[in-house]
Amino acid sequence: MIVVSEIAVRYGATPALNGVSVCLTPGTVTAVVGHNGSGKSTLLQCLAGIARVTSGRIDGTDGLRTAYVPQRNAVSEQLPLTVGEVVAMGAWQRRGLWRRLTLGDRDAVDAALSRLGLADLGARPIGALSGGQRQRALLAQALVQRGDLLLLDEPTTGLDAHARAVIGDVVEEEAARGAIVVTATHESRDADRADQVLTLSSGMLVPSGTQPTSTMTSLLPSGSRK
Ligand SMILES: Nc1ncnc2c1ncn2[C@@H]1O[C@H](COP(=O)(O)OP(=O)(O)OP(=O)(O)O)[C@@H](O)[C@H]1O
Repeated sequence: MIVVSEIAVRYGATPALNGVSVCLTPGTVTAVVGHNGSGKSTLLQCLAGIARVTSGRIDGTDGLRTAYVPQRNAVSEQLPLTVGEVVAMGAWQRRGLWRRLTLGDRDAVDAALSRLGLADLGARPIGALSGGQRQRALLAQALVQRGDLLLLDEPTTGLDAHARAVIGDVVEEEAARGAIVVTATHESRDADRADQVLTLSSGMLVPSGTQPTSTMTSLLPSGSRK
């Protein structure tokens, strides 16, 4: 279990998170919701170890394999790689950069492409995909990582209903195999499918039906998939 205790993050004078505490349990999906600038991406980046916590602590992430999918617009369209190559990069963390992919890795890449409806697009340059297809390719890459912690920043934004449903299913399947899944979202439908919903406002957690607070909220999920 990951335990986030009273973390705060500041970017210079800008507070991005303030006094956020939460427990994240293996086998569950946590949705992080909130307006633009409320701190969702920052929370995911703290969990990924990319953003530095100014105060507070995060316990339970040591030794976890983390797969992080940033927001779509954070990804370069200029990468000179095919979709299959981008998805195969998910195996690097386990395999190392210079080791050849095993047959098992290739199977995992093919399986991830099919799960995300990209089986026919593996040979296409990543820059030649639509935004929604590219987003699914990055999720496929994360699946190949078989992370213990899967962090998805707005994975369904701008996608059509079918793609959203596919991603919702994949997210639940990843939790069902025991991963901790955290997804930042503006989509209430995604939040409805989560075991736990964290609402952020100006960097603070909002317990449902009350004002923003910096105290510990409800932190165990209402339902576990395990
Ligand atoms: N690298 C940065 N440098 C300075 N300020 C930043 C940086 N990243 C985020 N911030 C600020 O921190 C706050 C939280 O931003 P964050 O990106 O975490 O919000 P968000 O909820 O993910 O927003 P969105 O829904 O627009 O993606 C905002 O005030 C933002 O301007």
